[in-house]
Parts: sequence; structure tokens; C-alpha cells
Amino acid sequence: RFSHSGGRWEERKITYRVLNAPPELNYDVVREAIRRAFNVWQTFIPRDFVEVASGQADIMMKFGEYHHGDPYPFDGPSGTLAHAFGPFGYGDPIEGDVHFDDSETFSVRTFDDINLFLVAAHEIGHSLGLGHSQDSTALMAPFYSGYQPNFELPYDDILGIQTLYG
Ligand SMILES: O=C1CC=C(NS(=O)(=O)c2ccc(-c3ccccc3)cc2)CC1=O
Ligand SMILES: [Ca+2]
Ligand SMILES: [Zn+2]
Ligand SMILES: [Zn+2]
Repeated sequence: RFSHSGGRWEERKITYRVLNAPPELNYDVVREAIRRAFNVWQTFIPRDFVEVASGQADIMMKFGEYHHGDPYPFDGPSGTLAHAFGPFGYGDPIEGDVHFDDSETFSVRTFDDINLFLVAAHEIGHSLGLGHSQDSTALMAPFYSGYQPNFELPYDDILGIQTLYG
């Protein structure tokens, strides 16, 4: 019971760049979690996600708090964890970009903090053009459902991404 927000990436190769890391995580650990989040989607669509270390990428990913350079300031600890911009097609450079709220404590391992991999995978879904799903078990559900080990992309999300890019 997926939804689409409008637009999709037409190019086969989609570049992304991790601009920074939060204080609590090592930059390479962040890159690794984000790489895994892209792989979740890449398995099911004819697109290649390529990381670039400099210059302008299709999907720019950064950590910021409160006002961080767009008209959507973050809200401090809890509340919104992150947001992403869909591929609307206007050619606006912010399309596809993902911002994480630096006021949150992200983790890549423990179960208590916010799992960076899972939030990144959800936001990348938006960057690719998916909206929220009514299926509460879907990755694209509107609410963070906590980390589960050896994550598998739920069926509703596979259907959603394949109807958009299949
Ligand atoms: O569309 C929106 C606008 C509001 C959001 N709220 S959030 O940052 O607290 C958030 C909520 C749920 C998730 C999530 C949902 C399912 C699996 C993993 C993460 C991620 C971020 C995040 C979001 O993606
Ligand atoms: Ca917040
Ligand atoms: Zn932002
Ligand atoms: Zn969302």
C-alpha cells in the first residue's frame, strides 16, 4: 500500500555524497551505514548508486541541526529525525537531498538509539520518489519502528519501488 511522491531518477547512475558525520559517529562508519541503506534499494531496481567524495552529487546527504540551509529547520532532540526531497523534476539541486537532525543520537549498532541505517534507508526511499505507505510494517511507514537485525526490505516497499523504476 505504497505511494509515490511524483518524479523519479531517469539516469542509470545516481551519485550521492556524504558531506559530514555527527559527533557521535566516525565518518567512515556513517558512510558504511549509508552504503548499506542504498544497497537495500539497489537490489530491486535498474539503477547504480555511486558515492562521490567531492563536488555536486545527485543526492547530497548531511547532518545539521535547527536552521541548516533550507526552509525546513529541524526541531532539536526527538520529533523529526531527518527529511528528504523527492526527485520532483524541476532540476532544483535540493532534489533527492537527505538531511539528518544532528540533535539526535544516531547509532549503527545498539537497539536503544536511533538506527542510522534504517532512517537512511527510509529517507532514501523518499529521495527515489516514494511517499509513505499505509502498511505499518513497511520501511516507508510514517513511523520509526525500531531496528531489527538482518533487515530485509518488506514486500510493500519492493512493490512500491519496482512500480516506479521496474
Ligand atoms: O516524511 C518524513 C517527514 C517526517 C519524518 N519524521 S521522522 O524524521 O521522525 C521519521 C519518521 C519515520 C522514519 C522511519 C520510518 C520507518 C522506518 C525507518 C524510519 C524516519 C524518520 C521523516 C520523514 O521521512
Ligand atoms: Ca529532531
Ligand atoms: Zn533540511
Ligand atoms: Zn518519511
